[in-house]
Amino acid sequence: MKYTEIMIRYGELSTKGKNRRLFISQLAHIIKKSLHEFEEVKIQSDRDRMHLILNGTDYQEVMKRLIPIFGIQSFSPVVRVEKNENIIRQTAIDMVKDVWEEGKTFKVQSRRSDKKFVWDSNDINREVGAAIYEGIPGIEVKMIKPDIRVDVEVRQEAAYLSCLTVYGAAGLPVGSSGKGMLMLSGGIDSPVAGYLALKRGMEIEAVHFYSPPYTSEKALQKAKDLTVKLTPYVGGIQFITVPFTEIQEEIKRSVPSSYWMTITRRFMLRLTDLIREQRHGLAIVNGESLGQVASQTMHSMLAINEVTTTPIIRPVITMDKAEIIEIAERIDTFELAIQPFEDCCTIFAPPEPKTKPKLDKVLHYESRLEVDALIERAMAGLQIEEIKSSDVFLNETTDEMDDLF
Ligand SMILES: Nc1ncnc2c1ncn2[C@@H]1O[C@H](COP(=O)(O)OP(=O)(O)OP(=O)(O)O)[C@@H](O)[C@H]1O
Repeated sequence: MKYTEIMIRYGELSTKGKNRRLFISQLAHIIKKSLHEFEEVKIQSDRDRMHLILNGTDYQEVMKRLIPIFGIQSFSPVVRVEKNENIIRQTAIDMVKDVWEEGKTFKVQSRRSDKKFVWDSNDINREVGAAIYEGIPGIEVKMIKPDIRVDVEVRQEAAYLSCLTVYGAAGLPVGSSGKGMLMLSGGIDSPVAGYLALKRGMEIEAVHFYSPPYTSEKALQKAKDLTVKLTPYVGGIQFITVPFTEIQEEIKRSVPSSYWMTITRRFMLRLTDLIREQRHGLAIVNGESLGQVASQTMHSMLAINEVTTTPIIRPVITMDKAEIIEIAERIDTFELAIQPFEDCCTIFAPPEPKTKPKLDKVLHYESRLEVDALIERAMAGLQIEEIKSSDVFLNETTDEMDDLF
């Protein structure tokens, strides 16, 4: 079938009152970015719908790109034809033939905004329905819950027909809720947290703490590959690598092991907050889940959180591990996340971390460290790169290594 456009129905946008125009233009911006190779496709948006005029581009390729985009409730490939009864009839038959299989039922549902058109909406239903019934032997009509619903809309400029509706990713367009810094480890939880933040319209930048030579290049590549998995929702993501070796060594040297974890996390949070400030973010996102490990008890969170008043968004805080894994599998980050490359926290994990750290002790131990100087040096070593959907990190090096041997 030669579809001429794709019609997009907005998700929650419809209820957002005066922000609506902003949300629609953000959605158009994201769609444009994600379709950048399809130069012929033109975007037209109005209050209720968005139209992607295909100008000959393959509709299936375009539809694949729309599936992960947040802010879309559903979309349909549509054919625009002249307002001629025979052309409308024939187009409807061809379109249904394309998707019909033995046993599938149909119904026609129409709207007519051009009141001068020869058929009113009842006529359209009857005439087009009869044409399909006669044109496709064996097809049955079903008024309630048909398998195929043929939508016919007759407007001033043309008639539009469609018979396929694909559900979109829902949520809000990325960027419409501002920007947050995602603390991204190489684990299961933080990529899921990032995905959920994106779903509610937050643009994210990934911040990763890295402690060479204790953590390998592969741990860093794994974090970057996890970031690649989040790009279909947004396009490119800025990935910020923070050198963390000196801070971890200093903590290990000067602080009793039961407080390593709390103080390490406080440094991570301070640094992420400074990066956020520099890069005009509004919040921090992490993958903490209540009670999962020592750093994720309420007592620990209180002691760690004390370094900032910036909102910390914890999208998976109340989820069980199985629930987080279910999302990780759906967004295809799980297999990668369970690859066994050591993270900086695993390497410096104390034998018995405090689950109820005391703030006065934390402050006392921290006073043994040159906090400001350590932070300043880490900030001076930040590396920032854009991660794109076509990037591959782990496999690429593995292949290069294979070539060497
Ligand atoms: N190396 C790191 N770089 C950036 N953020 C980190 C790093 N390590 C931990 N974090 C942040 O702290 C959160 C808690 O980390 P922790 O390792 O305690 O728990 P986790 O539940 O295993 O998380 P994850 O599965 O995301 O690694 C992570 O979800 C992440 O947001």
